[in-house]
Amino acid sequence: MKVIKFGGTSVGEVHAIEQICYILIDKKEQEDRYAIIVSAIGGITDQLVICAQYAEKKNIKYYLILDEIESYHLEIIRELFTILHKKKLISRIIKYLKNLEKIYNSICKITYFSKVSLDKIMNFGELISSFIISEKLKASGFPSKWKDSRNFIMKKSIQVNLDDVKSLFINDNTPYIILPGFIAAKNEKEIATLGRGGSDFTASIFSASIQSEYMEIYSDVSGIMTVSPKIVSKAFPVKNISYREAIEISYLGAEILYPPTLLTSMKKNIPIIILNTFSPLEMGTLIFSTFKTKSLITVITGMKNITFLSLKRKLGMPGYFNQFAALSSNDIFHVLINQSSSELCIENKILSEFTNDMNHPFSVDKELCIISIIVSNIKNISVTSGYMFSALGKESIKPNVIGSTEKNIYAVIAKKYFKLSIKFLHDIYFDNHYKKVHIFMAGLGQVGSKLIEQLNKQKEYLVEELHIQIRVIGICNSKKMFFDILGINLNNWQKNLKLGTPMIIEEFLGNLYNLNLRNSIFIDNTASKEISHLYDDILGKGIGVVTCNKIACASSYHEYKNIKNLSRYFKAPFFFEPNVGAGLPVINTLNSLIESGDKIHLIESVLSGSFNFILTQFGSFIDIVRETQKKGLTEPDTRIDLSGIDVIRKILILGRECGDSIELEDIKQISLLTKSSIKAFTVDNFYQELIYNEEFFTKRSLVAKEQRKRLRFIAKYKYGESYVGLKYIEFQHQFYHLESKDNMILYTTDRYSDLPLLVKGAGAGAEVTASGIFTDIIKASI
Ligand SMILES: Nc1ncnc2c1ncn2[C@@H]1O[C@H](COP(=O)(O)OP(=O)(O)O)[C@@H](O)[C@H]1O
Ligand SMILES: N[C@@H](CC(=O)OP(=O)(O)O)C(=O)O
Repeated sequence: MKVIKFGGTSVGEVHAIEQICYILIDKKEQEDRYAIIVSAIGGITDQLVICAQYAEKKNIKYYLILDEIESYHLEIIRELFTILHKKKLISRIIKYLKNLEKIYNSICKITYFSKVSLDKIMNFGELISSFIISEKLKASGFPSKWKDSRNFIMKKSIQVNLDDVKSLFINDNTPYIILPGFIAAKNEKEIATLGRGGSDFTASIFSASIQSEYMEIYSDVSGIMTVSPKIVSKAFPVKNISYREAIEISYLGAEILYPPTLLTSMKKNIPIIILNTFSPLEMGTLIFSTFKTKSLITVITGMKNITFLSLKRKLGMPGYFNQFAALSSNDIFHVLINQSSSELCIENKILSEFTNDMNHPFSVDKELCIISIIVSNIKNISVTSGYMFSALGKESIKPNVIGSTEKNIYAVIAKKYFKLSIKFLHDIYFDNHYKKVHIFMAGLGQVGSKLIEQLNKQKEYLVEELHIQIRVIGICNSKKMFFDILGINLNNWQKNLKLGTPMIIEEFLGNLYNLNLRNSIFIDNTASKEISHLYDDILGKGIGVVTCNKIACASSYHEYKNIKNLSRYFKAPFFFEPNVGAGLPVINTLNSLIESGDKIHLIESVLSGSFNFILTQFGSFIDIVRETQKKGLTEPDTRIDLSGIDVIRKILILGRECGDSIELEDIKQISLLTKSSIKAFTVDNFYQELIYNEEFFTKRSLVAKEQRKRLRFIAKYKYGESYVGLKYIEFQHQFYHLESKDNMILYTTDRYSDLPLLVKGAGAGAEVTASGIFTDIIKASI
């Protein structure tokens, strides 16, 4: 036995009713029994209420509305049925409408309508529509029968006796039973309704009492959407959600489901499927117990037509919370109670019913609305609320009340911002038109600053041409760190960094992990050993790493391999192009050669831009070194360049990229400096020690000049024969002509055997190093 509900949006037009038949024909083959719950034609219940309000005021408009209601239904009947069927049906509908008219006339006479007469009036919508559908099914050959829900659903307070419902299915085995939703009986004489939108509740009562396999709810949307499609046309259906999330969604404004429906189905563990009458083959949304989801949030929702009541304390009166009893006695669901300031949000539709029963003074604000975000996992609450409130802040929207439960985060804001804030939040969380890449950057020295400058300059191009939106979420240097979950303003990041908190790398990474933003990349612009040791942890969390820091790739082969494996295993990009040749495509070229099946025999290179700069200058050695550092061409610690270790690391990395499990010790080195200068404790000491190297350089420069050669610091990789060191280069060699801070790399391979493949260009400097990182960021983002 299955329960299917068709909402008001599915019964409003001839085409929609034909669509219902089409959906049910498809189920005919399944030889099952169906309870089909039908709502009133969309908008009719509202019309019936408005009509009563006019009648109460003796406004004859009620006649006009009644006329409209009548002609709307009759028109549908005329179009749907043959003459034979029409007669019987029209006389039944006219009978209903005559009774309805009588009630309105008496309201008009006594200028008052009670809740009891309102319930009576509202009953007509579902009575008429369900009867029309039932007759249409019969006429289309379905073995169907109309039954009156009021005989089965006894509404004593809000509780419903499920045994009454069971009796229907025990005593009748017609395959298709059509029932009006929303309506019920209080007792043998009095009728009732189940609350606005209550047809869903009818369906869940039926499915719970017979423990149906599942319940299908048909509406005019293809499931529960990420946001109301009336507000954001780009909304899309959520595949599955838990009952708990659906409860929050329905309480907080998405009219797609009536809240008590979900509680009833949840208690009996009955799956609910939300489907589209007009596109029934779409998957829709499955609501069930729990689902594992990766997304941070499920749905964004909001309520515009709410009233914000502030209850004032009255001395000598018991607490104001007992006033809320007036809510339950009126079947009213409050949306939000803010305990500290005794504020309460309820829907406008039900305001008068509630306030009539209040004996506490209160003030009313109708210029507010609620927006909320439904969160799939309680762990995401703090992250998402930070996100949401800074998003509102960015649009200068100040919430009056903010809060969260274990499943949602809400804000009460000025009504005029309703659509804007919902659209804005949806854009942030769900708009995947372009890929959002989230950057967490360590190191804001010369390279870091240049990188930010480049990212800022290129951001529009990236969005327009590559559909990538890069947001820098976190930045840090050795002293401070700063985060902006919506993206740091790259025009004044320095100011923001000053306002940041003291840098603690664990906290920096903690934020990176907890924010759990899709496509996060950690950028290391430092030369820090400590930070390079964190890559395995970061990659192990599936987060990409882009780095110009050579330490990780140049430490033990085991560490290098481990990082590479983690990157592959967790599908987290790990790129380090600037490790060799700054912005030059050195590693990229090498990788492309290998990937395309070429075999590398020899790499000859000049890999130190700083060294090359030093060797191409004239004058005092120390002065040249100082100038080179000032120009930003050396590592922050000059010893690393001049000891040769920087070049050794680079050629080591190239060797490893060739697939060789090479270690630092395997590379022969011809040391340049005296041991004491290499061992100098501080950079200042190092400069003092350099005085003893002055002679070493002058001598070699003179020899080179005499022999018409040039001094170059060479790095060579050949399996088993790798070295770095100073060499005298002849005029014929390409290295001879290398100027200033340029690098040159020659690849001799199977394919490039006579003439090596050459990569040449500026291999040092903040600008080009930053551009190398930039290229890697793009590579990691695509
Ligand atoms: N998050 C949401 N997902 C789906 N529909 C939503 C959402 N928020 C609002 N809606 C609106 O709910 C409407 C369906 O609810 P309702 O009008 O009560 O349907 P029915 O009359 O079929 O019961 C849809 O037309 C849609 O515009
Ligand atoms: N017709 C009722 C009950 C209902 O559930 O309607 P719908 O299924 O169209 O939300 C109402 O408008 O409140």
